[in-house]
Amino acid sequence: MGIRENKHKESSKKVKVSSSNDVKSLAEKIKQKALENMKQKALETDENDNGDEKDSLKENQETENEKVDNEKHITSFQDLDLVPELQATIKQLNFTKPTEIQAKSIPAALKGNDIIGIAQTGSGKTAAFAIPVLNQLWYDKLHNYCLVLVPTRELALQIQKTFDALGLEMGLKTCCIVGGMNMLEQSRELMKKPHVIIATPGRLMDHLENTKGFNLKNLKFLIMDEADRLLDLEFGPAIDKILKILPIADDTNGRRNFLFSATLTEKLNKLTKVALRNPILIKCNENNKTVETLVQSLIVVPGGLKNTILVYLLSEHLNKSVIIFTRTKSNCERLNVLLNMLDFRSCALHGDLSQQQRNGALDLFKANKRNLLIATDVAARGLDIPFVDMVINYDIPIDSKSYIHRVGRTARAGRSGKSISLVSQYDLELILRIEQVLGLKLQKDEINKPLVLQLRDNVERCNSEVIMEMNRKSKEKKNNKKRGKRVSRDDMDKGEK
Ligand SMILES: Nc1ncnc2c1ncn2[C@@H]1O[C@H](COP(=O)(O)OP(=O)(O)OP(=O)(O)O)[C@@H](O)[C@H]1O
Repeated sequence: MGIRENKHKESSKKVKVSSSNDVKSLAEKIKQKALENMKQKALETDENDNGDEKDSLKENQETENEKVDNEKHITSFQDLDLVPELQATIKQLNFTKPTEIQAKSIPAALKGNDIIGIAQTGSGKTAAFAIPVLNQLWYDKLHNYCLVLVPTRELALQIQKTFDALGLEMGLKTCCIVGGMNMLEQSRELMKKPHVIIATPGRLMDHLENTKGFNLKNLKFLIMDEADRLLDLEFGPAIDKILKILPIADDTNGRRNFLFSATLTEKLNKLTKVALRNPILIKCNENNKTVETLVQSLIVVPGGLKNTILVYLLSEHLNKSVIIFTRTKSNCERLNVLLNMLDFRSCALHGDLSQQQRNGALDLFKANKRNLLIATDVAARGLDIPFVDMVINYDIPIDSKSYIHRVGRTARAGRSGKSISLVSQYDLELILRIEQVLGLKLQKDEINKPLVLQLRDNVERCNSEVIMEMNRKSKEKKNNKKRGKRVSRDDMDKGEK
């Protein structure tokens, strides 16, 4: 019996709970305590990533960036020494000119350098790492040649599509190795000797340990997209095991490494485990900054009006394509049921759904069969859905990085976009922190109070019905669990509450 259970026993002895009101207030206290702990952790993370650590890569950045900047500035993909098959697919994708991160990082990568790339959300980082890999693959023609590690399943599937599109004229074989999908089918795909493997760490580890004949001895490129997220604690054990198995990155023709993100820390202590070789740090904007085409605002939400204000906002932006982020899976599920009850076209995306349900929700949203996607942070990073008009933070994220990635789902590739954050009395400290990291003040939107008050009774009545229905379902689920339903390591998405 662990210490945690004894502590639990002590606390239940101390607090004598006599009435249902006491239960409610105790539950509220526990929730607030958990939120405070998460905020504290987020503040430490922010401080650590934005502190001035002496051994950061800054020195390297000035020299290398100067070197990169002094290069003849690439203004067209024709300026790059790429094989014709790649030039052809770049043209088919209507990539008329390289984005800034591509113009700076591709020449450096073609020269054989390791790359640390920091650029805003929606700025083309995927093609920035895929193009140099595919160009070199054309000459090397090896299987299990490139491994792309990403933190979420949906991002892995999306990056596979980008590689497939760019590699169309090269006979490229890719394989996506993520949790929640059939292990046996994936083993069969791996036996077909793909050139590029896109994977989430947990499931990749499962295959490295259990799939006969699968290894990464040939690996020439390791890519970590959303690298700062992959280097977070939750992924630590799997990432460490994978890095130990990979061929070492030595100065001969060893493994090359590309790390990309919009919020990448430059702290050596986090990056050294990747064994980068004199990486070139390419920063296309100050770290942790959002794009200029994004209009960001907040609404201060009086107690008990958050659901109503959300409904009011969605009514004001009817038929707009909107992603609504929640902090927890239960809020995600509850809002989805509530909004459908109020005749909105929404779907939910979170880690408790099967991978099939998650892919289905994303497909419905991408096909605009649902114009509202309600999601936890499993959808915060990397997802590239070109026409998202607006992002709403129903719950404020507990750290500024999550905020940057969430609002980065709109205003992509130079398009404009809008984000609105619903700020309750508990969130003021978080919002101040986010404004400090962004270096800007979020404008405050006013609401039509009489209209909101008109909506409130109906919204809250529906919400109570939804909560009762969800409580019934969760009791059912608990009974299922008692009958032995096991959740495996890769069934859970990291960082979801
Ligand atoms: N050179 C280009 N010209 C036009 N569009 C491009 C170019 N490069 C990429 N794109 C498009 O820009 C969009 C965003 O690209 P991508 O998803 O790679 O951005 P990102 O920087 O990885 O974003 P995030 O930080 O959110 O992961 C995609 O739709 C992609 O097809």
